Amino acid sequence: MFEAIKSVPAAAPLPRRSVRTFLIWLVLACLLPGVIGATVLVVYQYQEGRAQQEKDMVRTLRALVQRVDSHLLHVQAVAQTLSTSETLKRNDLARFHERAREVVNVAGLGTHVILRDVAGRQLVNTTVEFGAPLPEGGAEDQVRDIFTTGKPTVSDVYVGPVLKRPVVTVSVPVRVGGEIAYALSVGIASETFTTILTAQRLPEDWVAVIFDGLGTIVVRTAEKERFVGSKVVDQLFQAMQKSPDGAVELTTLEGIEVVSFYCRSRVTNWGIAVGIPRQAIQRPFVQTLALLTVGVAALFGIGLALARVMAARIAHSVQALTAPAIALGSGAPTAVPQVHIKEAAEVAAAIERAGELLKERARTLHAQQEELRKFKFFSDHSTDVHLLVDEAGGLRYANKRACERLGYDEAQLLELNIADIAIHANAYFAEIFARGKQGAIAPFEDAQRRRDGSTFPVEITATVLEFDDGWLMLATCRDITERKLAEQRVCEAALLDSLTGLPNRALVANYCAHLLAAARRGHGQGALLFIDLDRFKPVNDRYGHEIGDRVLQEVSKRLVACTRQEDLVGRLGGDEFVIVLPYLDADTRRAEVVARHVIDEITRPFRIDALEVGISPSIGISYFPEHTTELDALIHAADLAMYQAKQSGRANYHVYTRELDERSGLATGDQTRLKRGPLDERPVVDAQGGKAIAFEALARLREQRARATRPPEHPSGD
Ligand SMILES: Nc1nc2c(ncn2[C@@H]2O[C@H](COP(=O)(O)OP(=O)(O)OP(=O)(O)O)[C@@H](O)[C@H]2O)c(=O)[nH]1
Repeated sequence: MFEAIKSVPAAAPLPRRSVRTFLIWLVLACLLPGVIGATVLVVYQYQEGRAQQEKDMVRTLRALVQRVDSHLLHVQAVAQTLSTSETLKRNDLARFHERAREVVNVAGLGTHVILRDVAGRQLVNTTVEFGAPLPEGGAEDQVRDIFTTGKPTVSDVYVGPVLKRPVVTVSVPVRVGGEIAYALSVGIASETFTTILTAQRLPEDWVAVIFDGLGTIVVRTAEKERFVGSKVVDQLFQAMQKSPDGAVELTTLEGIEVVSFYCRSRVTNWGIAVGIPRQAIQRPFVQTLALLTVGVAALFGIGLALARVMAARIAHSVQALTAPAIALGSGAPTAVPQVHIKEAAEVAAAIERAGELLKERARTLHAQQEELRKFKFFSDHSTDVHLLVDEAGGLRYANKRACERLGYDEAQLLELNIADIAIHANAYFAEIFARGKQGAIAPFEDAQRRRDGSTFPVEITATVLEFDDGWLMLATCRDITERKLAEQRVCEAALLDSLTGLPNRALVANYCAHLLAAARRGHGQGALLFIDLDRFKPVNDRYGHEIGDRVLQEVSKRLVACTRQEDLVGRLGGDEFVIVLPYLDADTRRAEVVARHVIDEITRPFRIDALEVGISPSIGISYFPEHTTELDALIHAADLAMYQAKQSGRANYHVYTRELDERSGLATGDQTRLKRGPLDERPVVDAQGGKAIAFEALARLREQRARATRPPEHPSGD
């Protein structure tokens, strides 16, 4: 109920997304790994396919190269067979011409046979009739190699002057008598190798080519008329120099971008290459990717549609709780709708429960407010000050009486600390607060300061209680000014004579106790004057008790006038007074001077209204520590001396001597001893009025040479 409402700094708003957005993210999150995985798989398969394709192609090309090699070797074998012909040994060139034609035609391996001498001159050419003029020149290098090395050679492709089409020749030496006599060449039409390629039934858009060791194209599946006899693409030729088989990406002579697989013969150094258009290779990959993309798009579409439907359901379920939640805040009961989502249903149940709790809390709050209202009512109508104080001493509540008593309005009071109003709070508050947490605190007293600076005493009853916002001390402060005054009056009554206002016997005894204690230690000496009025009884009898009282009051004033500041004038009771003179170290005669002065003053007539009353005192003097350092004995001694003064005719003083002890005794009679014996009197004070309404006294018979004894705490005598 005393909570301070603290303002909480607003937190930065969180970025908010709709349920649909979250679900779309979810769909993406689910699809993305699949898409990435599928893409990686497709790429991997593509690369694997490429590698496998390369292997297959190289294997196929090796087989083709072997077939080309075997064809060339077969032609070479035929040429070598012809070279051993008897007709050549006999130099029967006509018969050799005939025989060579038969072999070439029968075997179907070549197109023609040419026989050359060491000068490269053609001696036989089966493409023309024997004896007809023969073409001149050509194949000089080949002939030279034959005659130099004696080894078979394969020529580059060339267009023969007779056949007028691209051919290749396989040449072998012809030995006659151990010497190389001729070079025999068997021509092979390039079409012969075409069948090797076409047998593979390669796709039409592929480009296959067979080329010789110098890179000259022997056969080509596409545009052969245009490119047979030309050099292959440089990239292919260079790749073949590095590796006998493999693949290289290049642009064909007609400008098609292909991946070219190649293989080179280690026997003839011829090569075969098959160029597959890059598009053809990438097509399956692109198709798969396209299929994948379509699939992903379809899945994403389905996912989006599902997300939309689910988001709508969730949003509907959540938004259905908005109105009940707002109603919850306003306190108006609202039915919580049925929802499809389990979690939303739980929130709905929580809202319902919160509603019940709020109702319960409202009831409790109402009850607390009612209690608070009653508390404030009673507190404000209390005669006591009620304060609620926190542990730091801050005032948290003050009732109306507090405002009235302390002179502040409520707002001002609540700005103060307990130390601002409780004078000694700094000394005790923390300790009392801590003690209050452990248990009850006994009522204690302090004084409180008003706004105007004035103070008044209070009795504080405090209880420390634990509230929601910490420990608080409920302090009930009762104004005890009246009680304190009464106590003061009682105290004064106990120490001052009510008629004259002079110190009474108790205060005299208290004062003397200090002086006598100092005297016992050898510090200071003094005197006690015991003053008894002479024949005072007749004054009472003649003028009445009231006049007697006023005479006693006037006597008191004159006694005070006869003394100094440090002297003490007291009334022992009745018409008996004492004057205590301390510090007589340097002037012991002063007691008698004072005694004489007192006699002179008291003897002067007293004017009471129209009356003139004459009276005199008798004074006994005793010295301390000279005579005694015991109070009773000191008074007793002065009393004896005073008695002696009376005996001597009154209006006189007498100093105590030891002989007085011996002269006093029971012989004087009990009546006299009782009369003269010191009375231990105590006033009986009205606690309400603070005035003495009676005296109780202890009377003792004074024994011969005996010391007076102290009265008991509660005398029973009158
Ligand atoms: N007016 C008045 N009289 C008192 C008071 N207390 C005691 N007395 C009276 O004072 C008188 C004291 O008389 P005493 O001392 O016994 O006798 P005295 O008449 O003084 O005679 P001596 O002392 O022998 O000279 C008594 O009559 C008491 O009643 C008092 O407070 N007021």
